[in-house]
Amino acid sequence: MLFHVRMDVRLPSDMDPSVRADIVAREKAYSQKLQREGKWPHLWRIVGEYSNISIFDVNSNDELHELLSGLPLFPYMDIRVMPLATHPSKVS
Ligand SMILES: O=C(O)CC1=CCC(=O)O1
Repeated sequence: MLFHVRMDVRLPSDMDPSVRADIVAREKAYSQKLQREGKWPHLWRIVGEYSNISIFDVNSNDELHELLSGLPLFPYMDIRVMPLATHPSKVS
């Protein structure tokens, strides 16, 4: 099952820089593990924003929720999920 996910990062401006660096480093390691496993096949930066567009390839809504809620940045992000279905005009 494919999901389009938009993540807008909203880190507090007064967050301690070392805490921020630790969360961002853990986020990178977590996302790269999922990318290597094929669960997170696309990760794109939105130009000019601290936001990304991602595609997740998972087995269920529950699995996606588990992966997203495990993101180290999860408490600091607004996340919007769009489930994707096959378009009838798609050439296969
Ligand atoms: O920087 C972001 O968009 C948040 C993020 C998701 C995966 C990652 O490594 O950073």
